[in-house]
Amino acid sequence: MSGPQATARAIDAMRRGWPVAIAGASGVLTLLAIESADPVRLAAFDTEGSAGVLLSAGRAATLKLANQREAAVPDAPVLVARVAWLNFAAATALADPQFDLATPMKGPFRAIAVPVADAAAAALRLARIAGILPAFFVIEGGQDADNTHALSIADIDAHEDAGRLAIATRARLPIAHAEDAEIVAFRTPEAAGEHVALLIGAPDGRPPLVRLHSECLTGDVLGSLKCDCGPQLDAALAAMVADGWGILLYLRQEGRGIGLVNKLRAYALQDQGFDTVDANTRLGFAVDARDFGVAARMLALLKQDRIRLLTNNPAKVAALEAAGVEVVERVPHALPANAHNARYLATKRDRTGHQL
Ligand SMILES: Nc1nc2c(ncn2[C@@H]2O[C@H](COP(=O)(O)OP(=O)(O)OP(=O)(O)O)[C@@H](O)[C@H]2O)c(=O)[nH]1
Ligand SMILES: [Zn+2]
Repeated sequence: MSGPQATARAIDAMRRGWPVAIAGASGVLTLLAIESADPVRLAAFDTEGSAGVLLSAGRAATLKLANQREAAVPDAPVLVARVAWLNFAAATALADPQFDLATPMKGPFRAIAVPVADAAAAALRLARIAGILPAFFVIEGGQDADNTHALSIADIDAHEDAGRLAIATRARLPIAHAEDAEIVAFRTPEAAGEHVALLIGAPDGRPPLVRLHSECLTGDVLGSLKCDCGPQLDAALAAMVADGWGILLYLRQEGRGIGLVNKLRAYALQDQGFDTVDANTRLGFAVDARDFGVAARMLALLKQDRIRLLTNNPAKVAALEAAGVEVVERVPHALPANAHNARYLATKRDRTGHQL
C-alpha cells in the first residue's frame, strides 16, 4: 500500500493509538502518538525503554528545550532523550500544555539531534492533519525488517495535494440572504473535509466579490463571541447580495487548520491568559496552519481567475496571488468588537499583520 491510502491509514492509526512508521531520506522513524497512547501501549511499543519524545519547535521552545540543541534549526522538530523519569505521565506533560502552569516540569530533560529530520517533520504534519497533539514517542528504525509498511513523505504530500479536488455536485440553495443562491460541493478522494462554495447573484462580467471563510463550529453554529467568524460570515453574504455577484468559499479548515479539538485546547490556554498566537505555539502548531491553495483550486474549478477579496488578512491575498488568482481589490471586512473578542482582534492586528 502506498500513496494517499497509506496516509489515510496512518492518520487513523495515530488517532487510535497504534504505531506508525515514516521513511525519510536517511532512515525510518517509528512513532506512537502520545495523546492516544497509554502506559500499556507504550510498554508494548518501546520494550527497551529507549524511545525519545518528539516535539515541535514551538512546544520545545515553550519548555525551554529548543535552545539546548547545537546549531539549532528554527522550526525543526526537537527530540527529548529518554531518561528514567520520562514515563508516560511525564511525556503527557511534555505533550499537553494545559497543565504547564499547574504542574511544574520534572526533569531535567535533554534535547538531542533528531535522527531522521524529514520523517520527524512529516510526523508533526500528520498529527495536525489527524487533529491530535503534535508529540510522539519515537524509535529509530522500522518495526518490520524490510520497512515495507513505512509511509513515505511523498505519500503525505499526495494526501494534502489539492490538485485532485473536483466538483462533486451542485444544487440550488435558497438561503435567508439570497433565495436564488447555488451551492457547489467539492471533494478530493483523500481528505475527509468537503469544501463548499455558495454562489450569490449572477456573473456580470466583473470579478466576483469573494470571501474565504474558514470553518469555525463555535462561531458559525453556536454564536461564539470569542471570535468574529459568525458576524463575518453573515456580513459577507450580505455584501455579496448588495453587490450582485459573489462567491463564498466555506473551507473545512477549523481552527486555522489545527482542527476543532486543538482549537478548543487553544481556547483553554486563552482562559489561562495566553493570546491566540501564543496558545497555538504552546500547543506546538504554526500560528496559521491553513493552506489557501485549496481555495485557489476551487476558484479555478469555478472558472474565476480574477476576484475582489473580502478580508483583512494580507496572507490570504498573497496565497491566492501565489496560486495564480489575481486579487484586483482587497475589500476590508472588519466588524465591531465585543467584550469577548476585543483582545483576539487586537492580537490579529498587532501580531499577525491583519489590516484592521
Ligand atoms: N487556532 C485557533 N483558531 C481560531 C481561533 N479563533 C478563531 N479561529 C479560527 O480562525 C478561522 C477564522 O479565521 P478567518 O475568519 O479566516 O480570519 P482571518 O484569517 O483572521 O482573516 P479575515 O477574517 O479574512 O481578515 C476559523 O477557522 C476559526 O475556527 C483561535 O483562537 N485559535
Ligand atoms: Zn471563529
